[in-house]
Amino acid sequence: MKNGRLITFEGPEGAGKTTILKMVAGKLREMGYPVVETREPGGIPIAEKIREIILNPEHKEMDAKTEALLYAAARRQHLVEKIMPALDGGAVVLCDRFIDASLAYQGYARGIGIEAVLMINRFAVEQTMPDLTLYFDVEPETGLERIRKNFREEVNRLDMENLSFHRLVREGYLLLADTYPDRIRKIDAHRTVEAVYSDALRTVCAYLERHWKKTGTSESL
Ligand SMILES: Nc1ncnc2c1ncn2[C@@H]1O[C@H](COP(=O)(O)OP(=O)(O)OP(=O)(O)O)[C@@H](O)[C@H]1O
Ligand SMILES: Cc1cn([C@H]2C[C@H](O)[C@@H](COP(=O)(O)O)O2)c(=O)[nH]c1=O
Repeated sequence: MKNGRLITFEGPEGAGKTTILKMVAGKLREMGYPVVETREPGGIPIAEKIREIILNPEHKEMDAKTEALLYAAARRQHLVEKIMPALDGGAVVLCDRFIDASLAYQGYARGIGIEAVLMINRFAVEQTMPDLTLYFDVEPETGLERIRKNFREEVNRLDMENLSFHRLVREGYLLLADTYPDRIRKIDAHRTVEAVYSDALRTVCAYLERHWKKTGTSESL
């Protein structure tokens, strides 16, 4: 029986998800919430290995459906090994990307179809959907420029896609935000880190005040 809450951070490349997730995690811990931080693809050894395969820039020949299935496989293992136990223990799980990334990138931008990608992901996650999703909206030009300027170590196979692919990713996310307005909250990520963080924290805190019951402890996680 799930006691915790799954909060996902989504957006195009360089939107600032990872930066803001870490800041929100730190603040929630200060406030006494038991927080688990994780990411996709990855979060546990098997999924990190799948990540290396998917994102390797040399794997140019990877088929779009293979890509979608690998993301779903990594997600399944991550869910069973890390997310579900943390939720059962009462944690607030903050996950850097989850199912909506597959719907936006593989379903919409790659053109497999959101419904088809949703179907394979339903098999992977069963009933576990995010309780709340923060969508950090940024124009791809701005996001990609941030990554370029800050010399990020990993430049992965998807970062290297052309601008029209990244425009489609954003379009896909915006479509999802319109389709699931109760779950997905859109945050304007063109602004300063401080302004984006303030909106994100307010949204998460308002949600937890209404939907989180203190049943777990950090020690039990
Ligand atoms: N609001 C912001 N304004 C300017 N720079 C930012 C902002 N937010 C993050 N950055 C910087 O942009 C870069 C990308 O940020 P971050 O890694 O948090 O984004 P991300 O959404 O997780 O990217 P990706 O998913 O592509 O890895 C970092 O160098 C970060 O310091
Ligand atoms: C979970 C997930 C991710 N992606 C893409 C999005 C990014 O290009 C990479 C992940 O790396 P980052 O460090 O978060 O930038 O993978 C995807 O296409 N589909 C997914 O389900």
